[in-house]
Amino acid sequence: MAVGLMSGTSMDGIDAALVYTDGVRVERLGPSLIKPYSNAVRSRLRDGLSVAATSQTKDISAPGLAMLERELTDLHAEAVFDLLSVNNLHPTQIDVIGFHGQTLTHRPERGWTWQIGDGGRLAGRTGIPVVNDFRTADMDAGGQGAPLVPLYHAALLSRERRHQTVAILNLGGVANVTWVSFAENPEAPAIMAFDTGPGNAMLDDWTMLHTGKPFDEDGALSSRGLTHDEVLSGLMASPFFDEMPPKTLDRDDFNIQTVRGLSVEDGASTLTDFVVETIVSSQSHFPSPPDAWYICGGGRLNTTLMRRLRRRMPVTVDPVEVLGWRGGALEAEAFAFLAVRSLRGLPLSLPSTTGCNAPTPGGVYHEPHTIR
Ligand SMILES: Nc1ncnc2c1ncn2[C@@H]1O[C@H](COP(=O)(O)OP(=O)(O)OP(=O)(O)O)[C@@H](O)[C@H]1O
Ligand SMILES: CC(=O)N[C@H]1[C@@H]2OC[C@@H](O2)[C@@H](O)[C@@H]1O[C@H](C)C(=O)O
Repeated sequence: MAVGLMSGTSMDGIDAALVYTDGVRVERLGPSLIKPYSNAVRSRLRDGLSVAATSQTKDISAPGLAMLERELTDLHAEAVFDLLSVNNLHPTQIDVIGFHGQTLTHRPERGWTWQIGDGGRLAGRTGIPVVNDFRTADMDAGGQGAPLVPLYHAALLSRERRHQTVAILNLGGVANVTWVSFAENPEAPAIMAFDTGPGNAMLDDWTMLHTGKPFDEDGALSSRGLTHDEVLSGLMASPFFDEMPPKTLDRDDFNIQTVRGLSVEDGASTLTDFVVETIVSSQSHFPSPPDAWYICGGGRLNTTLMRRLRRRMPVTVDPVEVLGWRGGALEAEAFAFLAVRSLRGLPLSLPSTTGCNAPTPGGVYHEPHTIR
């Protein structure tokens, strides 16, 4: 049994999930929870991103970062304790924790990606072995270091087989898609993946700036606005969208300066349509069109975004819940699965998911140094 812990680019909190898996098949999903960050923690994480943005290397001695990493790690330990105690579980029942940490900055073009989170400290505090630093080995093998959830998506779909070809879209702070096709070989599906563009991050930043709320709840703000087509076209003119995959983004690669001057509602509407159009445009990179789209991540709860996306897509678009999956816990589940794969030396990424030069194992193991 493995626990996965994810602190995503939205910085809304820690997702924790239990998964029964051998790293190949997903036997069963255990309970999950979300431990939301306070506004103060969120703002310290934001500061951490700003400090890291000016850094040339992973320099944990940069102002405030060591303290932030300790605080973040201890909050993750609390999330583990909460998950275990609510479900009457003992740490000795858990084989491993997959600890993603918080991405401070992601610079694939410079060959580095930086997630903070002290694996040794988390292992010590929980008494459970920890795997962290999932992305470095992939980058060392020439990959983008992301996205890493595709092999988990494929494992879940292998239990499902509702369609021959499927697109799973994660609408987080950044959006990423996994295209999986069983058409050629039902036993070994073809997989490709990439970041499609910014997800909710710009809309979150815009909403926070103008309303003080962390996100556009249910897409209410966007639904009242009008989209400015010239601003949208300007945003879509970024060369990122024509680039061939594999390709990934940093949370702050796009920013809200582009919609400055629009009313709050029109800005929100334009940013929502930007997300929609980036997803529409992502289809041109698929080897063949999917039979259906399934959406996970917090953006699936934005009804305006989902409605507009459905209008623009030639096939069905549904939240992953219709498959019986948990759209809010999927990334945490994925890092539980990947931690088990890491223990077994199995690849976490493929040339077609990250651009690595061969299927690449990864992750760094930390012993708890306590008798279990
Ligand atoms: N009820 C809702 N209405 C609209 N948007 C929502 C709602 N609930 C969550 N969201 C959006 O989902 C975001 C959180 O999504 P999620 O937790 O999947 O992102 P993440 O995991 O942090 O990001 P990433 O996948 O990029 O690492 C929020 O910041 C918000 O934009
Ligand atoms: C560097 C980094 O943290 N990337 C995240 C981010 O959030 C979504 C998208 O960009 C994806 O590429 C990745 O996360 C998921 C968990 C992944 O690796 O699959």
